[in-house]
Amino acid sequence: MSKLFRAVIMGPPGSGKGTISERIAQSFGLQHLSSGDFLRENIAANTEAGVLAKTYIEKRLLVPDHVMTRLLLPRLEEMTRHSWILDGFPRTLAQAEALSRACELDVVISLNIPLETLKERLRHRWIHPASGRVYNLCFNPPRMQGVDDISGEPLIQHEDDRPEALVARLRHYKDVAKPVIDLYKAKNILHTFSDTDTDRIWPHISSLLNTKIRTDQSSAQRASTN
Ligand SMILES: Nc1nc2c(ncn2[C@@H]2O[C@H](COP(=O)(O)OP(=O)(O)O)[C@@H](O)[C@H]2O)c(=O)[nH]1
Ligand SMILES: Nc1ccn([C@@H]2O[C@H](COP(=O)(O)OP(=O)(O)O)[C@@H](O)[C@H]2O)c(=O)n1
Repeated sequence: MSKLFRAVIMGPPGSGKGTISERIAQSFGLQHLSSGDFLRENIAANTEAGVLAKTYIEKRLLVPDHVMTRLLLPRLEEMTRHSWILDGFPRTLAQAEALSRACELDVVISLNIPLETLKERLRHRWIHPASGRVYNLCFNPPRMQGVDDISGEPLIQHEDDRPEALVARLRHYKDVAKPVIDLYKAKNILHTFSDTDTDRIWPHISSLLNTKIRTDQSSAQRASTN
């Protein structure tokens, strides 16, 4: 059996985590787990953790570490037989430490995108809340303006995506993410990509994963034949 592959993608809001995770899921067969989508599913289903998480998200706060880890780690345990990419978790050092105790990561992708680009993207971001599908009026517009391609339901914009809210969110991201990035740098698994366009970053991520996944699989095969 080939070795399972574990990846995390980090970056500020609007940096393309969801967009790139979907491409990785399609090209490399990894399961994409978005902590934001998973939180929204729990809120919609009124689970205990969902009800608790909602009180923080409504106040635009980060959900506390113990709630996030209690929610996410069991979900990851259900995926022990799959390769996955995790998007939006860990956000804090405590979450990263809890994740390290649960599994070993192969690659961490960190997206470094200029502020002006983030502002522009989020201004044009439209979301289908039920599925988490994300559109952008310039980059990947829906076939019909304001309407989800698959369900035909209306698209919405997040309050938080307003340019006024972004600077504070970005500052907060940088403060909280810095120790997480330092941890992964020290473990030698951090790969940072800086550009204004997902299409220019993608070939680099794709070739990184091609190398990593192929190398891991051939060493796992060698181990199983020895
Ligand atoms: N113009 C433009 N928009 C992009 C690009 N990459 C992603 N987007 C859009 O930017 C927004 C933010 O991307 P998303 O993947 O949701 O970022 P996340 O918040 O990090 O998960 C979405 O509306 C995407 O469709 C790009 O290269 N150019
Ligand atoms: N690890 C996480 C992930 C999401 N969240 C919360 O869930 C919200 C939505 O997450 P998201 O990943 O879809 O959104 P962004 O803030 O990245 O745009 C965040 O704004 C946080 O309030 C959190 O507290 N901790």
